Amino acid sequence: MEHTSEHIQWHPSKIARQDRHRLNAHRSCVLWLTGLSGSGKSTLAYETERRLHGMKIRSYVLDGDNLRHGLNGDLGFSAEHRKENIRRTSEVARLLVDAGIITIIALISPYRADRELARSLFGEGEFIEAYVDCPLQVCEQRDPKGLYKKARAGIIPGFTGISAPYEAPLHPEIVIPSARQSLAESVDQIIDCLLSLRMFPSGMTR
Ligand SMILES: Nc1ncnc2c1ncn2[C@@H]1O[C@H](COP(=O)(O)OS(=O)(=O)O)[C@@H](OP(=O)(O)O)[C@H]1O
Ligand SMILES: Nc1ncnc2c1ncn2[C@@H]1O[C@H](COP(=O)(O)OP(=O)(O)O)[C@@H](O)[C@H]1O
Repeated sequence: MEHTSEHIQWHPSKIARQDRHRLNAHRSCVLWLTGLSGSGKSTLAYETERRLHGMKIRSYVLDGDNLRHGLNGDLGFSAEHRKENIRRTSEVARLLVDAGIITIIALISPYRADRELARSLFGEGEFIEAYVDCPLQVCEQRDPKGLYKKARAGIIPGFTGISAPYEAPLHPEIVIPSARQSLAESVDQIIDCLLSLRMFPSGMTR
């Protein structure tokens, strides 16, 4: 991306990432939930945030729908706008991770290349891609917002899974089969993954 001015400098903080982690008693990372509309990203994101809060772990959800009310309110659903949506969101996530927060993203993020670009902003082990793997048929049956119905009727053009592509991750850190396990099981799976990556000590109770 072009800078608007060449005359800008980076001001380093006097607080190191490790100092923030020590204060929090846990590390920070991005948990990137990708999947079809209705696969369960938002439901999982907010339940994981609730569970982590109960464990005294600082986390925050960046949800696609919510961000599109403000920061990304000027964007639509063309491939270019989705790319920009993901770019902005991953830059915000970078700030939150730097602040020491476990940042949970819930975005369809249908293109592999866009997710890889997001990953490239983070250090080794800091970007956890979680594929919320739910068959289109189940998403369509759930249709929590009635959008599939509208997409099938041609009222919403370029709808992911119907008239726009979804590229499933090839090597995600976690696959969450949300049609085959309960919400609680999925959250356990995420917390086990964060534990295995030593994001927080195993002594922190659930
Ligand atoms: N054309 C089209 N395709 C897909 N989704 C659509 C579309 N139009 C509106 N919506 C609603 O917008 C939500 C997806 O926003 P995201 O920011 O997650 O999308 S993306 O990552 O930029 O692809 C998505 O929310 P979720 O159902 O929570 O995924 C829909 O509610
Ligand atoms: N095991 C499950 N995990 C997550 N969501 C589930 C599950 N079973 C049923 N659901 C339902 O599926 C819907 C998923 O919607 P939502 O979380 O908005 O998905 P997305 O954010 O991916 O569009 C919700 O109505 C939720 O209650």
